[in-house]
Amino acid sequence: MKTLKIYGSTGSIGKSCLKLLKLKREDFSVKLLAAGNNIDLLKEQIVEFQPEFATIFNGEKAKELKTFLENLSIKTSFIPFEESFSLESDITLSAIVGSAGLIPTFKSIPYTKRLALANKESMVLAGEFVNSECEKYNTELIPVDSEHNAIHQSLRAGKKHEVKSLILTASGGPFFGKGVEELKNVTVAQTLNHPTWDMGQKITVDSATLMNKGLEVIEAHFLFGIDYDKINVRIHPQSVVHSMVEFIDGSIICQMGKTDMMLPIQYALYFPERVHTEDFSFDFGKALRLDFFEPDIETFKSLKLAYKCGKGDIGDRVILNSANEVAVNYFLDEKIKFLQIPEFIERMLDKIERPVIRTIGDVIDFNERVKNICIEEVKSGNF
Ligand SMILES: NC(=O)C1=CN([C@@H]2O[C@H](COP(=O)(O)OP(=O)(O)OC[C@H]3O[C@@H](n4cnc5c(N)ncnc54)[C@H](OP(=O)(O)O)[C@@H]3O)[C@@H](O)[C@H]2O)C=CC1
Ligand SMILES: CC(=O)[C@@H](O)[C@H](O)COP(=O)(O)O
Ligand SMILES: [Mn+2]
Repeated sequence: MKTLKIYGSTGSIGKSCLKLLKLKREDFSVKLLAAGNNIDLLKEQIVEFQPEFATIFNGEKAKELKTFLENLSIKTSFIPFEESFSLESDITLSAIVGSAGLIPTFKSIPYTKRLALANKESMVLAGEFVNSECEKYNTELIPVDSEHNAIHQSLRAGKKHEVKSLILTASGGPFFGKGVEELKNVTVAQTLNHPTWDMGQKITVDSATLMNKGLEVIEAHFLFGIDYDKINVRIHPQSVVHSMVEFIDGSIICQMGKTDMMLPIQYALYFPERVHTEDFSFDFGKALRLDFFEPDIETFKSLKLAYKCGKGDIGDRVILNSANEVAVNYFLDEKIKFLQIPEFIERMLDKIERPVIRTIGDVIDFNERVKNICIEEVKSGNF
């Protein structure tokens, strides 16, 4: 039985992971459940999964959780959020959304044998530091993000020096094929209507702007050590092929399957074994088309910006990621429009000076500063 810590247990990925654990209860013992704000759901999860420890980021709710656990006749103990990083485990699932995931991800690395990584923003902000920390502590990094998980699986068919390119597939989101005029007044509800995946709000907006694919290009660069010029994106509206590896002999190996995140989570938890937990068979009964198109990076500028920042310095990546995070929140609050998201990121990339970044602490400090500058920019009415 392996021990598992879950950061972001109350989110879309966290819930899929817990659903998976229920299928084979004997395989994992839950060491930690960690949430952000949703204490009601966390309490339900605690009662059902009886983890050794539980925590919540929100300070007020942490007090409530502590009292709740003291009065509960199960073994779960409260642990302050920051102290939970040094709890030892076989596997840590990093599934907090956004840059808030960086500290728990990074600080858990010395204490876990495997990092199952869904929080792509950690790699965008600090891929080089996450990699060197994993190397230092001999921690295995297995991607959960479906494209990177597909590439991890496909790479088992060859060696790194035999790779010609990586092909990341993108659904295209709800606005695939639309032009600037049609995008000007799209609503939040239309943007959250993802055609193929059911996910949290932030990543769903990122899918619609193609920033999700931009963040994934950077994530792929750091996870697999492949140059940006060899990482391509193809719009694949069916979301059946989850990504591909092109080898130097001309062969292309891909991974296909249902659009259900339980599958890549299962792979990341059980690797290198493959197990049967429930019937995830793909339905070949229906007619199957597989289309692949070039992305329109002039209309969906975020993808173009991400390649540029990926090829730039770490400071560029921090601004890209955090300006996007702030802009997405303002879009969800209907304070800015859809097309203003990439405009805002571009403006912040022009405006904010990059400091010298040498340590993970420098990344964390700069990230906080960028967020504050971005929030001020919107509040000041300049945008
Ligand atoms: N959803 C998906 O299918 C996929 C997601 N990913 C990546 O996985 C990550 C999670 O995405 P998703 O599950 O969709 O996101 P959700 O919005 O559904 O869930 C986010 C989780 O993060 C927690 N959280 C938010 N802020 C904080 C904070 N400051 N401190 C601690 N916890 C916090 C939330 O807690 P609470 O709800 O309690 O406030 C929640 O548990 C993202 O990086 C995303 O890009 C990658 C591939 C697919
Ligand atoms: C499931 C997953 O990994 C998401 O990142 C998904 O790929 C998002 O869909 P898009 O392909 O539309 O960005
Ligand atoms: Mn993905």
